[in-house]
Amino acid sequence: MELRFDDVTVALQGKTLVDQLSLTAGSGRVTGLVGPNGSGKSTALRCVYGALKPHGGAVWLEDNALAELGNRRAARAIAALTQESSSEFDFTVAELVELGRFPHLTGNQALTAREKDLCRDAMERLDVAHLADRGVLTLSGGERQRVLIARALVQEPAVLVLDEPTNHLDVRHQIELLSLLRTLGLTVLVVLHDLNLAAAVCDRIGVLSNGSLVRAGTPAEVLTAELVREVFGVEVTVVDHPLTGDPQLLYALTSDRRSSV
Ligand SMILES: Nc1ncnc2c1ncn2[C@@H]1O[C@H](COP(=O)(O)OP(=O)(O)OP(=O)(O)O)[C@@H](O)[C@H]1O
Repeated sequence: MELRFDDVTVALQGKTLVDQLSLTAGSGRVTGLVGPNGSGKSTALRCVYGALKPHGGAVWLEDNALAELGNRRAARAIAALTQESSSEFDFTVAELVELGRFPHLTGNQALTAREKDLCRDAMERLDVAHLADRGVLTLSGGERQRVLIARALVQEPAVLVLDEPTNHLDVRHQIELLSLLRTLGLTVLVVLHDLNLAAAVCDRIGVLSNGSLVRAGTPAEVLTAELVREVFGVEVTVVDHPLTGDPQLLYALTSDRRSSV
């Protein structure tokens, strides 16, 4: 399913946080949202998973404006891993993952055998099956993050939005997670700070600055030295990855100790 921001504006306390954003996350594609701190990335995502209503414009899921879809249909179609996603209750990992089925259940309906298999598969894919009986409050940050992604997958959404999903993950789990995102066949909208990971995983990238979209396109079209200088204020050298051809950014520290000794 295609997800589309159509002229979306969010203003809070007299400040425009997202300004006339128009951006499409193609069906079955991975679309990245990058930009400096405070540029409006999380605010834009909040309009997708229903935590915020745009003050202007609309978010569309195919031909349906999200605002008119109804909470239940939206909750079935869209799964979110957000900066607020967590659990204050000490569910076990297996219980928390099973909660991903909640939008599909009516009343106290028990999970079917298929749904239990789905939960087991998701835990295995995210490398948390061995933690099934652990309390989620006892997990490390990276383990908890992977459990929350498993919970999002068992929801069987059409659209998956993720805000900084690689936070807390070691490099192996970062690569595994982003590789997984590419195989799901879902419409994925992901906020990433690491521009090299964004270049590797995204089909298209939108760049936000001060709430406005400054460029959208393929990683090669977007991640140029000029854009990174203009938007992030950082000098980079852009090279092609020798194996994949993806653009990769090489950074140098502004004061390199080694050159001054
Ligand atoms: N409820 C709110 N009321 C007022 N200002 C807010 C509110 N929520 C966010 N902001 C401000 O809106 C701006 C955009 O915030 P947002 O969290 O969307 O940025 P971001 O690009 O996701 O940043 P980061 O990379 O730091 O996570 C920031 O200046 C933030 O302080």
